[in-house]
Amino acid sequence: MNDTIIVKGARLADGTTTDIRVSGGLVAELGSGLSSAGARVVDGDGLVALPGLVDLHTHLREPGAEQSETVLSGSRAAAIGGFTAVHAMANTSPVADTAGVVEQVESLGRAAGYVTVRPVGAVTVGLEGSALAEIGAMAGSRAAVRVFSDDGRCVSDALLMRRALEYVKAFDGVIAQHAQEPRLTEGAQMNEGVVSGELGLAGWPAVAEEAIIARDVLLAEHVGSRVHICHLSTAGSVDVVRWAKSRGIAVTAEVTPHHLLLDEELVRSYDARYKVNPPLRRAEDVQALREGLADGTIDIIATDHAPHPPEAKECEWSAAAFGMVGLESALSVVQASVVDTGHLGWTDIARVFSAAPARIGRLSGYEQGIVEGARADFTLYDPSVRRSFGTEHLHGRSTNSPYLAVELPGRVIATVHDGYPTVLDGVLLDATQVAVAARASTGSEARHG
Ligand SMILES: NC(=O)N[C@@H](CC(=O)O)C(=O)O
Ligand SMILES: [Zn+2]
Ligand SMILES: [Zn+2]
Repeated sequence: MNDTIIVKGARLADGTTTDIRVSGGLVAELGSGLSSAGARVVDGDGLVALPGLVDLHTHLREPGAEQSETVLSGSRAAAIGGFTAVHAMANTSPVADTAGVVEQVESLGRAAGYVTVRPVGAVTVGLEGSALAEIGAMAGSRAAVRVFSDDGRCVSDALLMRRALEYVKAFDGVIAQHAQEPRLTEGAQMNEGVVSGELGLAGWPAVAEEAIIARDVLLAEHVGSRVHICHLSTAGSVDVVRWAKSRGIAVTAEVTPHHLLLDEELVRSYDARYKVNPPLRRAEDVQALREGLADGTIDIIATDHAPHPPEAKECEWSAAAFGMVGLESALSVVQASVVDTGHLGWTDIARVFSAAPARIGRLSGYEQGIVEGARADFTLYDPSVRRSFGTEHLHGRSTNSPYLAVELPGRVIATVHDGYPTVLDGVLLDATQVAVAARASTGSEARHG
C-alpha cells in the first residue's frame, strides 16, 4: 500500500495556505504545487488543518461498562471528532487505581490504533477518597501515567489532596480535580438558582465548585505542585483561577464544549440528555467561560465524553445518570460557541485543543504543530458546512448527545494519527486496516513519557 498522502491547498491555523505531503509517517513537505504523483490526494480547499486534537478528559468505560463504550468504540468516536490522543478517565470497574488496569487500558488503545490512549490513574483506592492509590506504580508502569484524577468524585479530604499533590511532584505528574464539595451538593440535580427554584429540583450551588478550587490552588501553592481543574463551569471559578494565576500558582483549567454552548434553561424540558456534572449553568456563566478561555485563564477545552446506555437516560430527571457524549460533536460545538462568536481564532483552537492539553498531560510530540519533519498528526476540518447533528454522526456505543437534531457547523474530513489516516473523506477507516497501520507505525513509542 502506498502510504503517501498529498493534501492540496489546506489552510493552516495561522492562515497560510499550503499543500501537505505525508510520507513515511512524517509531514515530509509543506509548500505549494507539490507533486501528487503516486499519492493519495485529499482536496484541502476550504479546509483548516489543525494539529491532532488531544482530549484530557474522556470516559471510555472499559473495563466494566462495555455496553456504554469500549476503548475501541470510544477511540473511533475520537478519531471522527478529529482527535489523535485521549486521556481515559479512571472511573471504570475495576477502577484504574493499579498498574495492571492502566496497562490494560493502554494496551487496548494501542491495539485499536485510532488514537493514542493515555490512561488517567485514580488518586485514591477505588475512588473512595480514603487512601492514596498506588500512584508511583502507575507512573512507573508501561502506561507512564502522568494525570491522576478521581473524576466523578471530588478528592474532598484536604490532607489526602495535599499528599497527592506532594507525591506527583516526583515524576512531574498532575492531579486533575473534579471540584465538587460533596456536602454542599448532596442530592443536587441542577444548577442552584432561579430555575431550580421554579422546577423544584435540588440545587447545586456555584460555591460548591469555587470553594474546592480556592482550597486546591492554595494547597498547590503551599506544596509547590501542579493542579488541574476539570470542567470549570461558573463565572466565580474563572475568577478564582484568574486570581491564582496572577499569584504564579501552577494551576491549569479546562472547560467543556457543552458548558461553552448550553445553559440551564434547557433543563426546563426535563430531558435527561441535559443532565451533566457539573450542571449546565446560567447564561452569564457561559459568557464568563468563553471570556476566560479567550484571555488564557482557562487553558484548554476537554470533552468529558461520558457515554451512558438508554436506560440510564430515558427516565425521569432525578433517576437519570449525569453525563453526555461529546467526542464527535466537540469541534463543531467549539466552532459555534467560541470561533463563530469571535472569541477565539484557529491558532487559539490549536493551542487549547492540542498543544496545551498535551503539555498538561506530559504527552510529547504535540509541541510544534504541523511542521516539516514532524510526525504526521493532524485533522482537516471544514468549517463552512452546516449539518443537522444526528445519531448517524455518532460512532461510539452510546447516543446520549444533547445535540441530536440541532444544526451545528463544521465537519471533520480527515484525521491522520501518528503518520497514518484514521478518517478520510469524512469516513472512519476500517478497524482492521487501522490496527495494521498502527502496528506498522514506529512513532507511537515516542509519544509516551
Ligand atoms: N460528567 C458527568 O456528568 N459524568 C461523568 C463523571 C464526571 O465527569 O464527573 C461520568 O463518568 O459519567
Ligand atoms: Zn467530573
Ligand atoms: Zn468526567
